[in-house]
This record gives sequence, structure tokens and C-alpha cells, in this order.
Amino acid sequence: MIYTVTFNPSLDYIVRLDSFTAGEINRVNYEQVLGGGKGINVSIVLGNLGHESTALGFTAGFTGEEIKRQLDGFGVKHDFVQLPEGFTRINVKVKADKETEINGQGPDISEANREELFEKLDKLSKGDTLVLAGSIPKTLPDDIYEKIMARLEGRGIRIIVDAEKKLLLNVLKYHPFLIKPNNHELGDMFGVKLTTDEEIITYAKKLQEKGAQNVLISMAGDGAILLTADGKHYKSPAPKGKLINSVGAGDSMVAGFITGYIESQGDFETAFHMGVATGSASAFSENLATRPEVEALLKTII
Ligand SMILES: Nc1ncnc2c1ncn2[C@@H]1O[C@H](COP(=O)(O)OP(=O)(O)OP(=O)(O)O)[C@@H](O)[C@H]1O
Ligand SMILES: O=P(O)(O)OC[C@@]1(O)O[C@H](CO)[C@@H](O)[C@@H]1O
Repeated sequence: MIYTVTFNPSLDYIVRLDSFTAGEINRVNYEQVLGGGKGINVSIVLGNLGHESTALGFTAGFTGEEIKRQLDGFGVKHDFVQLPEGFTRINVKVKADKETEINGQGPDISEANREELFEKLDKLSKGDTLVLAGSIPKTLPDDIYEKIMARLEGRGIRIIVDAEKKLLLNVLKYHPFLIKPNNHELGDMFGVKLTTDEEIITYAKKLQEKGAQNVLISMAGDGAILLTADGKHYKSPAPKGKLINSVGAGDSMVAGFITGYIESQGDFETAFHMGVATGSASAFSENLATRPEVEALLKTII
């Protein structure tokens, strides 16, 4: 069984404008409200690709209800800890000549709420896959990722982590099966700007030295690089197409990778290509990738 955890889900309010000027009234010419947050996006795309998962995490208020309603519409199972107060954040994604994102901070989460999530995670068993993804609201301790990994250590659960900086660096000692920073996040972790593939591979190896098993570096329109635990690396260009909405492209890549890995019974190259094609299929669409869209792009890169 696959589980995703989104510590800080969001209702993404995506707007398009011909131009955007800070400090003035700007009128949009397109708007959409999508339930999101990284783990939730992974669950939605897994569902689109034909794999069942359960979305876990914390939801609150009317925005949390809307996310659950949308997940029900997609047929995605969910079992969130319901917070008694506050509301799940609204993240604003402004698409004009440049892309601007305003991500909310998220509701308060008490120790008792946290314990409720831990109890749900205690039910996972050998062979399960767990995706831990995204930022955390300010009331969660920044060792929450570590605490979960420590609690599940030695249980035979395949853990995938998609988070930034300290949240990611601190879990490497628990040997996550896969991590997926993008090239900018990889550079930020070491305080460097990475430009060439060689530099990216060098720094991705440093994450393996710190404990990560497999490292998938996404590079938006430049494709991706995968370093596997057995010392191999793979590089793929991104499929060609028109960028429409990159929100969730990285999460889609994670869902595609899991799908390829499961369907090929553990072949990393298949998983990698499926990940790249799924990321791009989402980037080329208003909504998250569907299976026919992914399969059409897959043919162009293998
Ligand atoms: N402009 C693009 N053209 C083609 N493919 C793209 C483009 N942007 C993203 N992708 C695909 O999606 C994958 C993941 O994208 P990206 O590196 O932007 O992830 P990310 O930074 O984690 O994204 P996000 O946080 O928005 O989900 C890329 O490796 C690529 O396959
Ligand atoms: O603030 P975080 O948790 O880092 O990112 C949240 C977020 O930007 O990630 C998803 C895209 O990857 C969106 O659905 C969501 O708004």
C-alpha cells in the first residue's frame, strides 16, 4: 500500500494575468482552485496512473473540507487528522510574465494532533511505500520528518522524501529510499550554484554519502538526473512541449517514479523515465498528468 503525508496541505488558487504589477489592482483572466500540497498531488497523480494510495496529514476548516471533496471526486482515499481550529492554507500562484507564488503558513498543530498522525503511521507494514512531502506549518517542530523516520526505522517501509534544506538533510541518516530535490534546492543545501551536470552529480553524491539511497534531481525544462544506490547514474532530457502549469510537476515526477518502479518490479531506469514523463505531462497541462498524456510523452524519451 502507498501512503502520502502532506503536513501542510493547501488549496491552490491559480490565476493568470496578461501582466502583474505589485502595488496596483490586477485583474485576472483565468482562475482555478485546486486541492494541493505535495503529498496530495502525489496521491492524485498515482490515482490517475492507476495506483491506489491513502493521503494522510492535517486538514482544517472550510479549505480542508474542499480538499477532501476534491480527493473524493478523484477517488483518492484519505485519512487526515482533523484539526479543531483554523483553516488549511490557501496558496496563491500568479502566472503572468513571471510566476509568483504566495504560500500560506498553515494552521496550528498540537502535540496531541501530531500523536494522532503517528498512530496512523504505526499501522504501516513491511513493503508499504510512504511519501513524506512539503513544508511544515510553523507550529510543527522542524524534526518532525526525522521523528517519523526514526519511529518507522527497521520496519521494511520504503520512504520517499521531498522536502527542502534542513528538513531533508536531517533525515538522510535514516537512509530514505529516494529523495527528490530540484537542482536549485540541491545547490542551496551546500550554499553553491550548480550549472553543469558534473557539478549536479558531484553534489547529489554528497547526499548519498550522508545516507540517501537513490537521489533524483529534477531540473524543470532541462529534465532530470538519477543516482542509484548501486553507483549508477541516468540522465534524461525533458520531453518537448508547451509549459502550461508547472505547479505539481515535481510531485507528479515522484508519482511517476513510484508507478514505474512498482510496474517494472524495481527497474530504476523504467521508474526514472516514467518519472520524467509524468512531471512533464503535468507541466504541459492545466491539471495534473493523466495516464494517456504520460504514455504519449514516454514514447519520446525512451
Ligand atoms: N518547462 C518544462 N518542460 C518540460 N518538462 C518540465 C518542465 N518543467 C518541469 N518539467 C518536468 O517535471 C519535472 C519536475 O520539475 P521541476 O524540476 O520543476 O520540479 P520541482 O521544482 O519539484 O517542481 P514543483 O515544486 O513545482 O512541483 C522535470 O524533471 C521535468 O521532467
Ligand atoms: O509550501 P510547500 O509545502 O513547500 O509547497 C506547497 C506547494 O507549492 O507545493 C505544491 C506543488 O509542488 C502545491 O500544490 C503547493 O501549493
